[in-house]
Amino acid sequence: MIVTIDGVAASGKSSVSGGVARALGVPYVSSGLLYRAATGLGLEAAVDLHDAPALLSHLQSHPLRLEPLAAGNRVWQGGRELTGELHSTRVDRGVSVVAALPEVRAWVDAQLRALPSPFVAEGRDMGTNVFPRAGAKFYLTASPHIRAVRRAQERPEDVPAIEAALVRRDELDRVQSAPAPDAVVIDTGPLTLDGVIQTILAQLPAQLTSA
Ligand SMILES: Nc1ncnc2c1ncn2[C@@H]1O[C@H](COP(=O)(O)OP(=O)(O)OP(=O)(O)O)[C@@H](O)[C@H]1O
Ligand SMILES: Nc1ccn([C@H]2C[C@H](O)[C@@H](COP(=O)(O)O)O2)c(=O)n1
Repeated sequence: MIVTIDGVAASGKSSVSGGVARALGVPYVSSGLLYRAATGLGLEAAVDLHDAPALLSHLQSHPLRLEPLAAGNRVWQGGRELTGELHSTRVDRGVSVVAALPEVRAWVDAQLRALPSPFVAEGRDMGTNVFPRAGAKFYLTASPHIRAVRRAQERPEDVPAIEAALVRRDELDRVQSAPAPDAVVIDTGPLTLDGVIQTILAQLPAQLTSA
């Protein structure tokens, strides 16, 4: 069984997915981490991020491995862990360019669909494109200001700069970020992290929570 949790940037997808996955005793899968890792590798090798054939060829010669754990996803290139480098402002700036390339999207989708279920999958198009037959689908939102205030706890930048970057990334990612028609949309603004997790757990089909 697959549960999808999509949403806009910094809406809480990873934190919420981790909490839901731990409660269910399954891993969660961060699709955004694969897009971030592709971007990080491309930047490191000075590949033009708009050049899909060059980027794909680099990814094929430097294969990435996503390790989907409930405690937090990790991504590896051979024996080197890339995870810690991927939530930087530099990667944030490039990742929407990479995520807009259909060839890279197909590459990510194939890796995700090859993973053994059950799991919680988070991203932008988990419920629409990658796992349209998922057992339960959720979509997280919150105002740009609230998301920026939350993110400012993790990064040295100030709230207005973070908010402007989030709004820009929302716009760049808009095409693949529409909620699935059958997703439950949750405004996380008024809720605590645990409140969001409990809201989702309460709406899961009984066969998922009793497994
Ligand atoms: N409901 C909430 N209440 C308070 N803080 C929250 C809530 N949800 C998430 N957060 C905090 O907001 C920040 C962003 O959350 P998280 O990284 O999980 O979002 P994300 O959607 O996965 O981000 P990104 O799109 O950049 O990968 C984290 O610091 C997280 O702890
Ligand atoms: N399924 C997905 C997951 C992610 N992306 C893009 C959009 C984001 O800007 C970027 C990083 O994701 P995040 O860490 O913010 O979840 O990757 C996408 O297009 N589709």
